[in-house]
Amino acid sequence: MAQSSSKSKSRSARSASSSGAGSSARSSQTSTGSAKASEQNVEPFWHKALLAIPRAFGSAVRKVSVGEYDPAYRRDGLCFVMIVLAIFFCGSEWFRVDGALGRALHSFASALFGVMSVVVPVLLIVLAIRLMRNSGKESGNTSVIAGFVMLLWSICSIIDVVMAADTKEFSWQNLQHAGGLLGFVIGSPLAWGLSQTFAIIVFVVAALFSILLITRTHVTEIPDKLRELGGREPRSVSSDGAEQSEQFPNEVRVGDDTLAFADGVPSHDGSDEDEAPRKESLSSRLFKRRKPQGDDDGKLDQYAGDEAFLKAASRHGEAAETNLGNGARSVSSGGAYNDDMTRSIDSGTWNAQPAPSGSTVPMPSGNMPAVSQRTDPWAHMDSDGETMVVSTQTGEILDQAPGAQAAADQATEAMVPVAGGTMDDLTAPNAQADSNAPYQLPDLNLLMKGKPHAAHTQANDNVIHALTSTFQQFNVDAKVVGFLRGPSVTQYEVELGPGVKVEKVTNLQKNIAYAVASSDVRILSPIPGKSAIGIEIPNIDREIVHLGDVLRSDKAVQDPNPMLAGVGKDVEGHFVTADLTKMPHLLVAGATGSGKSSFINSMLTSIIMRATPDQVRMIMVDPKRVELSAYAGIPHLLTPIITDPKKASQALEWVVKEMDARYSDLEFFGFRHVKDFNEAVRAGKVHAPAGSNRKVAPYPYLLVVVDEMADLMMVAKNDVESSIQRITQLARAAGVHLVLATQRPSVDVVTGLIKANIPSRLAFATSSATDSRVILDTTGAETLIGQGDALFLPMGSAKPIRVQGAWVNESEIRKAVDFVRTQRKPHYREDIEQMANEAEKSKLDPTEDIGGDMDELLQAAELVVSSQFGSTSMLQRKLRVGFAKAGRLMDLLESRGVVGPSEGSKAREVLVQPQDLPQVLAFIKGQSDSLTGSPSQQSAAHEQEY
Ligand SMILES: Nc1ncnc2c1ncn2[C@@H]1O[C@H](COP(=O)(O)OP(=O)(O)OP(=O)(O)O)[C@@H](O)[C@H]1O
Repeated sequence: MAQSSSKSKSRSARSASSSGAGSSARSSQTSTGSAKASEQNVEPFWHKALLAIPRAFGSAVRKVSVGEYDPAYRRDGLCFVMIVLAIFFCGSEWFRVDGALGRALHSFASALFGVMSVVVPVLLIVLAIRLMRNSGKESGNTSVIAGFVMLLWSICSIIDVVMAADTKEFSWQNLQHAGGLLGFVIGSPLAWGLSQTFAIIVFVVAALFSILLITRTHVTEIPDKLRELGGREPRSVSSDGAEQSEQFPNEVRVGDDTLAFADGVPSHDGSDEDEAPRKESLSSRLFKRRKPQGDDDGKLDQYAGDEAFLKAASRHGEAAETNLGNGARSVSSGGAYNDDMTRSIDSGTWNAQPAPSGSTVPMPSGNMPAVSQRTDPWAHMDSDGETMVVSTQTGEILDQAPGAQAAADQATEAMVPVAGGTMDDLTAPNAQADSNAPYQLPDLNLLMKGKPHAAHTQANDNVIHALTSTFQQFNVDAKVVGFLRGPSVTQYEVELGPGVKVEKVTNLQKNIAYAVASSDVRILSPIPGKSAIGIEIPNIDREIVHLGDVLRSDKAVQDPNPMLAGVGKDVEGHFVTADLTKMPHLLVAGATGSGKSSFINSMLTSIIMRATPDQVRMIMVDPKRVELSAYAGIPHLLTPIITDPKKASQALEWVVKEMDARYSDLEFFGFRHVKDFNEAVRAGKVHAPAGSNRKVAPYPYLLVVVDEMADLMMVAKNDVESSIQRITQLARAAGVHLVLATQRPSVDVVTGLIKANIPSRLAFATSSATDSRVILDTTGAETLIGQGDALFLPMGSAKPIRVQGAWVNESEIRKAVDFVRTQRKPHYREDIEQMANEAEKSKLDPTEDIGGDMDELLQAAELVVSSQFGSTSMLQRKLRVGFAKAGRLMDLLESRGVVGPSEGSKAREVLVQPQDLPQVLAFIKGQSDSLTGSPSQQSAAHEQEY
């Protein structure tokens, strides 16, 4: 028994740690919390009053000792009834009380159980206490109850075989003095059919089996249990235990005292006390269950590479599809919906007012308040019709949606243990942050709640009317049969009459755009999975998708994956979340102001809200200096936020090294994915090689976020490209993931090499179809309406899905960041800093490696760039130098990014344009930081290639 309970404890600890202590703690906290909350919300008063005494009794029992207990499954009321019944049966069976009830109870119990009716009170009490102490799926209550019933049945049957099987006729009196009806049902027939002896043997075996059920013991565990009963230690495995080597063929086992944790790698959560594995005994070989070690359910082990049809993004939640009846052709613009979301903007304050039907929205006549960058973007569009007052000086919203912000503020106050400081004091992280204290994830309620999704508004009716009349005007037999309203776009479903060509509708795109007064109309023919044409038209009453709502969605809460990020909502109104580990790398691109930085913020906030620093570490590169500064000092950082592009390229090289180190580990220990490796480390299955000082510890996921790729590519194109290429090709298994953002999706920034290795793309509005093609390999992003409207092509999807990005405002980010910063200080890796400093030193004399060859090198550069021909033999001829010298000059040009790598006997590719020659020469002389002209010139030059 003791072993089984310790085993189950270890099992539950392991499962907790495997999903990440922090996150599972939070998720269980959340689920229990929400279960409790809903229970409290719905439980009527009478119910509570009725259960008050049973619950008090139950908790008293649990105070003494408790087993596997999940409050969501507690059965205190039932257990209390069982105890009351036990007292009744105690009176009737033990004291034979002579009242009518006593006699009735005795007749009932003895008719059913015969002489075994005396154990009924004991049985009821034992079961009641067991059910009080244990509840939930892991409790094993079912097998224990089944065991007791079977044991009672077997004993009743044995008594029946011995005492009543001789009499071949049925008599209640006989049964009451033998094994009762329970014993008679199988006992007597078996004794008559076989013989009394064989019947008894069968029931004894059944009784023994029921004892195994009660003690939750598998047959293979019997020898150890017997040893324990005999006061001896159960046999432990030798260092080369057969089971372990089966499970982890490459495992190297040495004394446990060599186990410590690598520098900079977060410490083990300590919850995985490894259960001593047993050597296979004869019995276990005979009865061996085909099960993986440490897993009782007989299922196969799970590895990170098991998943078929891998998808990086998940869509979930209700989609409110609106179907229009047959009368759809004549939908009136004044439909039955009074939820008028069309706004006119008043000059002074942005008061939301219903616009008169069909009227043009008047432009504000006064000074438009400049809404600050990170305030709610469409805050003035308050769909409740409440007035939003915006300060005309600062653009700040003075009177905000009262419930939402107040709830968020309350959550923060309740959660954040700020020691003597204010929440806004970003510059002073709490000095008392204790790295040993248990890490707590921020409460999801800290993020704002959005308004419920409107499935149908007056604006939709207006569009349906416009579409219907356009079809009528052009004599197209088509009708709008329904629509799906997303947060920023609605997809109208159009069905064609018999014999009508699809082109008749698609050719009308411009007329439709004219009719609905929007240039951003997208036609899908057909809507995937439907025989209908989809017409996507932007909502004039857009909704904000709050990150908090995405992260609080059921699926996101239930998913313990620390690398899950809230993306937004799709056109159908489903929440979209992305598993960054499955991406495995993401390219985010779009024009200025399209919503890239907002997405990066949502992603980073998702990680902060869901992952502990032990689970996810990050490197942030922010050449723009301001975009990611809000995250400075969070404990998830491996290095301070990098703003210098040179240092960033060094950091990427460090990532390559780290990845290689992880790969070597995975290879050595025989794992294909860092997730499997981590699980094995937590389970104590991975040990350092004998005699080595290596320390083995779980690897956190490593997320590298680059907020502007173009700046990096300008400075050290070759280095950055080769690092990114190497990382993206290999990093998935090593738990290293890249998110690269750029506002210049041109081929010189998003090169073919980078693109080929980054399978997931997120395209925000682009300025041209060419840019859209660079990101998505297809057009479409140029028709997006900006401000978070995006096309998302996650790995595993054939077509991009349209999403409205999740929004998290700066105050939410600050609250989340403050919450985590006050708990722990970041532990920066010094080796990253060292590499960056070395790069800095080499930057001091960029011409050091040229030595006395400067003049020849400049001539060589001039020749190669102006002829656009990177041939070594040409240099030999024209400069009259030997082969070795010409080769060296070419290598120097390669190191400066003027020519590409050697391609055997072919001439090298020249990477700069002739018009950039002066810049190239200045760069070689060390007089300039950049090799090429201005970014705009460069991208224009490359766009010609399309
Ligand atoms: N998901 C969103 N929901 C609502 N509004 C958004 C969203 N994303 C962006 N916006 C609005 O668009 C503005 C610009 O967004 P953002 O700063 O993210 O653009 P960007 O593409 O990063 O631009 P830049 O490249 O200039 O930094 C935001 O200030 C906000 O008003």
